Amino acid sequence: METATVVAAPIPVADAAAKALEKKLLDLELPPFPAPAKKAAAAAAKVVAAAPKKKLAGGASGYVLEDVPHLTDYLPNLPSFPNPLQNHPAYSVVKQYFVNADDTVAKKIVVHKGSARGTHFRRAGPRQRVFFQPDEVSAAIVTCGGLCPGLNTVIRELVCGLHDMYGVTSVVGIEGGYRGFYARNTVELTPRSVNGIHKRGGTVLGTSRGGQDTAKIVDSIQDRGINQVYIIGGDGTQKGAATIHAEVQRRGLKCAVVGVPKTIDNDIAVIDRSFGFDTAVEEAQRAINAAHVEAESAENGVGVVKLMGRNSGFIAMYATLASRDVDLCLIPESPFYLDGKGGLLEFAEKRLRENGHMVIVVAEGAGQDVIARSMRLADAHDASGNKVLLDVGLWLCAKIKDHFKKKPNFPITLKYIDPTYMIRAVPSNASDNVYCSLLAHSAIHGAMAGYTGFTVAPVNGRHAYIPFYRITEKQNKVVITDRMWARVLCSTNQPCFLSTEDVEKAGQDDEEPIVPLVEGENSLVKAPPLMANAGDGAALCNGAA
Ligand SMILES: Nc1ncnc2c1ncn2[C@@H]1O[C@H](COP(=O)(O)OP(=O)(O)O)[C@@H](O)[C@H]1O
Ligand SMILES: O=P(O)(O)OC[C@H]1O[C@](O)(COP(=O)(O)O)[C@@H](O)[C@@H]1O
Ligand SMILES: [Mg+2]
Repeated sequence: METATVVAAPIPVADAAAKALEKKLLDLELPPFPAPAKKAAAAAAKVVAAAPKKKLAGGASGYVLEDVPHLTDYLPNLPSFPNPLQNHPAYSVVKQYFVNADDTVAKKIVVHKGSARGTHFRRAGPRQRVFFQPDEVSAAIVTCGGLCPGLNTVIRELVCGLHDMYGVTSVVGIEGGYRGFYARNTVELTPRSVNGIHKRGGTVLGTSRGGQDTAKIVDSIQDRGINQVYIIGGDGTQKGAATIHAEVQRRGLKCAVVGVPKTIDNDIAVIDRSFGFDTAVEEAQRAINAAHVEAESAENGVGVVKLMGRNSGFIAMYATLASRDVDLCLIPESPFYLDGKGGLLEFAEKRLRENGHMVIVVAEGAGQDVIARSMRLADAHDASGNKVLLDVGLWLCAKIKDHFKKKPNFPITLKYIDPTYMIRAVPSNASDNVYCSLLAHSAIHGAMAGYTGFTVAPVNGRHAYIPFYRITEKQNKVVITDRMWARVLCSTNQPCFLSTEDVEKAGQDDEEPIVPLVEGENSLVKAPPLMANAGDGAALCNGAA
């Protein structure tokens, strides 16, 4: 197995942050870096029955590798073989096709002269030695959770990549999500059977929520002799994959468990963006365009578009920025209110008086607290445990109509467009297709090289193997105290609705330390308020790009 090593940085870093990190590593009693083989083997012998531990290794200048498990962690005597890719005519001409054993990818790309080198992940890609022979591999693919453009492209490329790059011919599909492992027969997948599926939306394997029974799933994996499992799904799915991996390891099975992150909401932490997101934003433009045309053509026309985004408003945010026709963008991360000074209804009236029309984009998870309060409804949950959302689109339309009904001299025409399922049921666009294909290849290389218990994804533009716990510990959300949200507020010129307390609360989740800016030079605090009516938090919303 590869041992990660650190190339010592030529930076004489000894600042507080680096020291703190180094102390943290010492406190954790990590193995020296690189870990000596005999210590690793001894540790591996013990791990068989235990739950997988975090694999952290430290290096110079505050460097930390958050490594992923490897089959040899608990099966130390596994044989390895030369990677068959070295004889592949397509790849043999590439100068350095195999990734360097020591390559890692930095989690944080913006650094300062004295900052610690920080967290790194193992770089994805083909290794010189593999731990599976082609005719030994029995792979399974499953898709779980909601639909997302690109699912079929990933399935296709997993099948074709295994076949074309490594000569693997035994690949099955698990139908209908996690429960398909124990409730359904498998379906054989061949390059011929998956040919052309990338041009279709949805997933040819079917998907579901709920039904994650780890013991039954691993029984099925064991009974069927599956030794590579590719699990495509969102945050819930990756949590399920982590428990499957833990059980596989506990039973000492030679089976690589690989997560491929799927989320139309882009709510998976650490990774750059998820596949299908680009397609969804593009598709959302069509709905926003329609809303704009309708609104512009009527007297005091209001177009309301509801977009997906359960807890994270990325689709709404990017669709708004891309469109430039949007007057108001509402996302789950940013609370809003309807009535009174600085409220949504006052803003709508003002915008209609100025422009004669307006477009509102609302993410489905926005304003859930306000709606629940006004309707006094109890929480409901779906089969996976996700909160069932109240329909913010219909609610908002009703509130706007009610408000203007009370103003007989101010008639409005409101059109509501709900393209939620349309934006996720379409096939992936060209850029997502390329993304999905490369992602599938990285997943295959990792499994063939014996890595397991990881999610594969781009981090700062490079594919990396990320341990499950990193992906599942928190959701990716729009940081409303960050520049990107400020850009939206600046482009729509909408009120930010936030009180000082809201901003402080939002800032608590920030990963980046706030560096005070020089007042008078680049300070934004002194800038004039963005909106005359923006209430309490107005001055805090001036962080334009
Ligand atoms: N905390 C969890 N632990 C184990 N399995 C989970 C967990 N949360 C969700 N799952 C399972 O993962 C699958 C998909 O989850 P879901 O939340 O519906 O979609 P997504 O993975 O896209 O977020 C379901 O089968 C669900 O039972
Ligand atoms: O109707 P369904 O299938 O529950 O899907 C709705 C949900 O699916 C999503 O697209 C995201 O689902 P996932 O977590 O499965 O990726 C949300 O935006 C939305 O709330
Ligand atoms: Mg989810």
